[in-house]
Amino acid sequence: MEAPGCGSVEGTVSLLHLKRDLPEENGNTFGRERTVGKSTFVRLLGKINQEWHTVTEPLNKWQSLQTSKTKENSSNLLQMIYQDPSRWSYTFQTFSCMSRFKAQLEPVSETLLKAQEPVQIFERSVYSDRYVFAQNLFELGYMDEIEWAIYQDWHSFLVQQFEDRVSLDGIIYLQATPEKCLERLHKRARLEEQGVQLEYLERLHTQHEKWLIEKTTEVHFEHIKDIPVLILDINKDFEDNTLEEADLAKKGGSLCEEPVMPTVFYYGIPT
Ligand SMILES: Nc1ncnc2c1ncn2[C@@H]1O[C@H](COP(=O)(O)OP(=O)(O)O)[C@@H](O)[C@H]1O
Ligand SMILES: Nc1nc2c(ncn2[C@H]2C[C@H](O)[C@@H](COP(=O)(O)O)O2)c(=O)[nH]1
Repeated sequence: MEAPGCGSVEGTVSLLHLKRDLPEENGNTFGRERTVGKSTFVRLLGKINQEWHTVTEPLNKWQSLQTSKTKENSSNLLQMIYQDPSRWSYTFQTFSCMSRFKAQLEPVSETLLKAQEPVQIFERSVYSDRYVFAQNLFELGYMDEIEWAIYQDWHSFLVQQFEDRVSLDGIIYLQATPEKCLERLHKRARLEEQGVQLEYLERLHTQHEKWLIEKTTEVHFEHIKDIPVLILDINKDFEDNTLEEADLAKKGGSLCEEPVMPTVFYYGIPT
């Protein structure tokens, strides 16, 4: 059976990855990234086709990392990286990326395999871990040359080893200005993110643009170099606007259904 796949959405901008033509036993897969409304958007996609399977980011594991068998001994790695990025960036990226590998390598459920159009949507992926977040932390000086070299070494090794299982069919890039992302970040009021500054979101925005639009980021894997990218402008608030909601969901849904995806869809331009 041919299986579809999805991607991820992110902060200043959102991003969805989409994967098709998975091995018969795997189904299709998507992913999504950043703080711009990924969860909200994926909920919309879910309304179009309830069979599509979304894999959310394991945020709770980052917020409550078990350091021993007892619950009292857990650490909030998300808080630690925001409070002391020089100390914790390499550790965080190791843990976040391993959790993304595990999520992308997870066998597809029986229910999804029985679906007429199996689609998996991932919130972010092993690629945005490297080409957006880790790259950014290195450029900010929070990972030194040695840490960055080690991260890239094991990342390339793992992607090459599991290429068929971590490749994606497409990316949905949910684009919003850094200002809009900051506004939504304040709206959701996560304690760990209270100190996040606009400048940090601007940098993440730039990393997305360089990778997905300008294509100036050096990408190390042939299978994602020409991956189709659907760009959706999600600056408009649609929580109280059902027309806008329906339009966005339709555009996102069409990517999951398209038998042969065009190279790039352009629906919105950034800031
Ligand atoms: N298009 C939108 N219009 C209005 N509010 C939105 C929109 N998208 C997200 N939000 C709000 O912004 C906050 C963060 O959205 P969320 O979907 O949780 O982001 P993410 O999953 O990217 O981190 C939530 O309070 C959500 O209700
Ligand atoms: N340093 C990193 N931070 C990351 C990474 N992936 C996600 N995040 C942060 C961003 C948010 O504060 C939080 C959850 O993301 P949302 O999508 O809900 O905004 O985690 C990463 O790889 N590195």
